[in-house]
Amino acid sequence: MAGMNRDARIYLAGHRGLVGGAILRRLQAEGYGNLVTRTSAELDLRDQAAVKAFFEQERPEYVFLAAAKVGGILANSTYPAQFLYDNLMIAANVIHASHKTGVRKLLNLGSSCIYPRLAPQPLREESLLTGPLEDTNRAYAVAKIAAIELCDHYRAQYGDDFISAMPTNLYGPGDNFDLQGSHVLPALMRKIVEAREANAPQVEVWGSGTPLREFLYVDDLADACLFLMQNVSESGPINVGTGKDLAIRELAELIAKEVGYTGQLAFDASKPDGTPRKLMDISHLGKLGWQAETSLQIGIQKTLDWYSSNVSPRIVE
Ligand SMILES: NC(=O)C1=CN([C@@H]2O[C@H](COP(=O)(O)OP(=O)(O)OC[C@H]3O[C@@H](n4cnc5c(N)ncnc54)[C@H](OP(=O)(O)O)[C@@H]3O)[C@@H](O)[C@H]2O)C=CC1
Ligand SMILES: C[C@H]1O[C@H](OP(=O)(O)OP(=O)(O)OC[C@H]2O[C@@H](n3cnc4c(=O)[nH]c(N)nc43)[C@H](O)[C@@H]2O)[C@@H](O)[C@@H](O)C1=O
Repeated sequence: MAGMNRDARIYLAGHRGLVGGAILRRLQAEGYGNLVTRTSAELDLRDQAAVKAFFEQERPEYVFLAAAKVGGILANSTYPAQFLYDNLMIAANVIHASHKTGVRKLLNLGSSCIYPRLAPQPLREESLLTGPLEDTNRAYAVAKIAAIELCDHYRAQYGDDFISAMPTNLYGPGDNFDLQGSHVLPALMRKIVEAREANAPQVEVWGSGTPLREFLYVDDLADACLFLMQNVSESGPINVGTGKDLAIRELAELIAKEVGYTGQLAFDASKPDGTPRKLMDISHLGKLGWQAETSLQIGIQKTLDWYSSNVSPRIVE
């Protein structure tokens, strides 16, 4: 693994999040014992001086950048200034401090929303910066594009081995189940479980139900992150997904089936649909040698098991 042996000093930023939690489980399971973590209360990554001091003191050799201001369509469109500022600052501070302290390799996490709203489907890496972005998450996407550019220019100018993975929509154990702030899959899972328990006749689904989305189980993403850290050194975004998508209505029906809920779906047209489709072209990562393993049905079952047995799942507004 490009030098990342079991003793390597690894900083995992965002270890309490959906993605960071999955990477942490995986690193621990594989015997990586020299891990550095901080909560946002211990180290606010928007604070340049604090980030500089942390890197100078801890001297990580490898960095997984999974800390970010993250949310679903409503949070993104309600708090665009925070999504832009926080994510610009986090990325600039962590990437620059990594450069200054000689980090050997950094993996930056972006998102499929970086691609133009009307780019050809499936979305190829080459479509970056070829057209206007989707309005509901433009601020977040601009910050994520800036982070890719930082990695690429630090590679070009300084020779830093900084790479960028672009996952599709994620879900799994450790997700945020807040009904306003979360993404669609955890939100629908919680609403449908609660509707079954209350014998409610219907469940509210935002928008028209027609937008298409692709979902990757977060443990598969963690596997991809380790694969990329171990095997890949190149500039530009690297798509990570399953290559399959489905309509939001179909997703709601699938969750209802797994939950055992037989009520109606009520579509709320006052809520935004967002981008009509964002299916990833995953051929580049496939050629490099990685593919996802967990089907959506199995992933939903695992997430449902976790959610049902977790007394207080994470709720972040
Ligand atoms: N969820 C998804 O569907 C997708 C996520 N991604 C990307 O994956 C990455 C991780 O996302 P995800 O795990 O879902 O997000 P989460 O919201 O689950 O976790 C993000 C983590 O970032 C940390 N964090 C946030 N702000 C700060 C800050 N100012 N200083 C330090 N730490 C901070 C939080 O730490 P703490 O808990 O200590 O407050 C939190 O645990 C992001 O870059 C995101 O763009 C990409 C595609 C889809
Ligand atoms: C990962 C990705 O995630 C976001 O983009 P998004 O895919 O549009 O986000 P979403 O998961 O919130 O919604 C997907 C679809 O689902 C519909 N929908 C139905 N019912 C609920 C519902 O109850 N909650 C939510 N959140 N959505 C619902 C909703 O109306 C939309 O049509 C950005 O943060 C973006 O920046 C980003 O990176």
